[in-house]
Amino acid sequence: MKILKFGGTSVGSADNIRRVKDIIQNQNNRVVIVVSALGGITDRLIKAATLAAEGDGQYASEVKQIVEIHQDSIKSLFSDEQKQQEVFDMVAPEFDELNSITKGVFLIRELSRKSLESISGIGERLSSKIIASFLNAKWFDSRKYIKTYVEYGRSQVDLEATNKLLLEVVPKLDKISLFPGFISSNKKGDNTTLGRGGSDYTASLLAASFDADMLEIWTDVNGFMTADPKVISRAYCIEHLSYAEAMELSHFGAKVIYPPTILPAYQKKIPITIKNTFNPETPGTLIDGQKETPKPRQIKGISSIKNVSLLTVHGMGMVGVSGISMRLFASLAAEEINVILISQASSENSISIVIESDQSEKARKAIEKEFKRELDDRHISGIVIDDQMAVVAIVGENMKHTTGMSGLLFNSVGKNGVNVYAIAQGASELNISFVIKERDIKKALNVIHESFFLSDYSRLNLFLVGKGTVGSKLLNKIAAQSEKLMNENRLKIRLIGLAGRKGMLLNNEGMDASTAIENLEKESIPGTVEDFRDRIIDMNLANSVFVDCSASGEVAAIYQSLLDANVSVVTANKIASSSSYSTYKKLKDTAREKGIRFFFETNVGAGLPIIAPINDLVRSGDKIVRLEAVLSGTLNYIVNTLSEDKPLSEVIIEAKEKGFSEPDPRVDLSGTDVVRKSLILARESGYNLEEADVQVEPFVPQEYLDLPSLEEFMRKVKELDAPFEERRQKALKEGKRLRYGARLTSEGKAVVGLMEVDRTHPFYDLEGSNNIVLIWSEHYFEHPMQIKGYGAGADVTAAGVFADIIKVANV
Ligand SMILES: NC(=O)C1=CN([C@@H]2O[C@H](COP(=O)(O)OP(=O)(O)OC[C@H]3O[C@@H](n4cnc5c(N)ncnc54)[C@H](O)[C@@H]3O)[C@@H](O)[C@H]2O)C=CC1
Ligand SMILES: N[C@@H](CC=O)C(=O)O
Repeated sequence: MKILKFGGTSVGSADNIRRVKDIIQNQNNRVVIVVSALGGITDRLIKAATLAAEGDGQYASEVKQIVEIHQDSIKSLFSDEQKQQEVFDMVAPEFDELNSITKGVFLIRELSRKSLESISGIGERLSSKIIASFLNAKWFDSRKYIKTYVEYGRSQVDLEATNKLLLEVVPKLDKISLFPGFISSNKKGDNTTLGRGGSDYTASLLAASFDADMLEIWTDVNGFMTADPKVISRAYCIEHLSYAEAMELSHFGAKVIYPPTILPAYQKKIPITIKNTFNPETPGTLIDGQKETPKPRQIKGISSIKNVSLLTVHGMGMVGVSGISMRLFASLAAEEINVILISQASSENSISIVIESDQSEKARKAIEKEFKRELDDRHISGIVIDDQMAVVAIVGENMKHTTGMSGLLFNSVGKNGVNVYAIAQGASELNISFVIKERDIKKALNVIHESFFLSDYSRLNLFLVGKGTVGSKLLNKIAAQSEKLMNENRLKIRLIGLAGRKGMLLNNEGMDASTAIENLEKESIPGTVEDFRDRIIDMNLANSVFVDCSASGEVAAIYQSLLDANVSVVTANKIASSSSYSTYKKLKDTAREKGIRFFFETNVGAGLPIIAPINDLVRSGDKIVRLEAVLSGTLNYIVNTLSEDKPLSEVIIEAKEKGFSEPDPRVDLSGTDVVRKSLILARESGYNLEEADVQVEPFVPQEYLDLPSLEEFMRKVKELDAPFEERRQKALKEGKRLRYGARLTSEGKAVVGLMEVDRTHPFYDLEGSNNIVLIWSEHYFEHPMQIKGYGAGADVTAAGVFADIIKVANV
């Protein structure tokens, strides 16, 4: 025999009830059906009762609508008029009772527990009669068999009496029998109910007493999901759970099954299957006591509860005093306050509990009353309530004796800046629960889900500033490479935000990188770069990466607050890392302490790997003693391209057009760009260098750089065409070439300027816009390590930025 329970949505309309009929007709064995009220009816009944008690005449129209909903269902399900009338007559007593009790409540303006239980159970009485007629099932009144008593203000099932009465029903069961869920009665025969969701419990009680082979809970989801699918779009259905796992998951917010349902089925070893009425072919979730082969994942699901408060009682006077916990929990129980989680440090200095938020003030008062003396004597120093909190729990029987579970859990949430306020883990190791701020719930669920279930791919959420030469190329690369990265590296890169000077575009679900610039121009939200930062922090997405492809100091100024908020930073912009040493150090330290990334490989040599090898040398214990380099793609291009026919003023424009120079080429021509790069190289090599430690000779004389505008500079710079050609010719005659070089010495000083090198020098053959870096260290002392190649250009730089982004994901 099978017990099938159909919830409110499954019987929410005539069409849905027809689906139920199809499901029943496909059953081979005897079935016992349990139904909830038609979808939404119980809430409406409670609303009608409450309005009546408040003396609001609207209750009558609520009742009228409830009656009409059922009348419409009857009309829609039964085409035969005579049959229709028969069913109307059958439910008439329920309609009469509903009218008379609500009227009584309205007249005396009082809603007793007894009246409320009677009214709220009418929905199941109505639905069960209608559906039993439609299915030609034998109808049983659950109130006769399921008996309750009151304990701690709640109805409890009298299991012994219920089982005895239900056993007497067994011989009377038909091929198809039907019971209303949720309703019961007490010893005196008064109507009672089993609590919201109680229809599942009815079904489980029947399954246990009838010794059913299977209990099927038919609902509107495919089964237990690995996490709330409204939060985690990639959550998937769990095929198998043990009874204990199902109990834990349903307790912690997965509203698939009413938690008390599991116990009767578990005690009789009756398997439970969760099935979807709207997708009956899917296997659903099987809950039973069988061992799984092959060995399942350690974690089966993640669940969460919102709208809770964390209440902490603390004080030195609690240490070593017995009976404190007993008094605390007794005072809460007396006020019918349900404690969701308990955490106490072994120092006994504080006890933290989680309760529903709407009970927090009641809890405070109860505790203040119970511990008045201790509070007056300052043995208890305070009761602190943190509102807007959430509890997240990971559940799985195979966590037992598996090391590293909490490590992985707290590492993944911690790296994403989610603060954990309290932790609870039972010795059964079935569940690790922890308390966080409610606003962090989405982020926490995402990172945990990714860490435990979907390690088959990682996800990065990108926020890009700058859509110029480098930024636009980067977007092209993201668009072109996304599919490959997903297939080959299991990395999904989602562009969530793009900002330009005038505004920003944001999309929580990610946007198409190939059309993002176009869309930004069409539909940007106005805002500054600080507004963009605030939106990023507010969105609070896991694995967020801020990418800076601007050349702006304003943008560099927001890195610290982003890193503080656990957002990794990847930047082509050199301003932050070449500003004061303390700024640079703080940014690096923050990233390290928070376990996130601050990458800026393209700051020196564009796409060339220079910073990473230097980091490797330093980390492996080597000491860098000297650096010599050509670090400007623009200036190297200029000195290599200058000729009789190509004067300086023309080549400057060419370098800009080719994407080598800074947005303002004077940053290159002044030597500033090389100074910035030298500072970064020196700092990464272990030297605490400030800008004042760099001696710089600008590429063009200072008086030209001091001109008030770029236009004026470009006009005047023509005056330098002849002197530069002269200098080039002179060097050529001596068998030399011009190079703009940088040198760092072991004394921690740097020199940047124009030099002439002969053919024996490693800089001599440096072509086009190439860069070269020579590194002398304790290990590379005779022959320096040499890194050489394209040192500027949009493509190589965008590729370098992209490589840094991928490195953030650690794939
Ligand atoms: N071109 C190259 O070879 C290399 C460039 N870089 C760096 O890449 C960065 C970008 O260079 P390009 O793409 O050539 O510059 P670009 O001028 O073409 O693009 C910069 C973009 O940033 C935007 N922007 C500037 N200030 C902004 C602000 N406050 N808020 C929002 N957006 C802002 C601009 O509107 C522009 O779209 C620079 O920092 C440069 O030093 C680094 C290595 C090599
Ligand atoms: N303007 C820079 C570009 C890279 O940082 C250069 O010319 O090298």
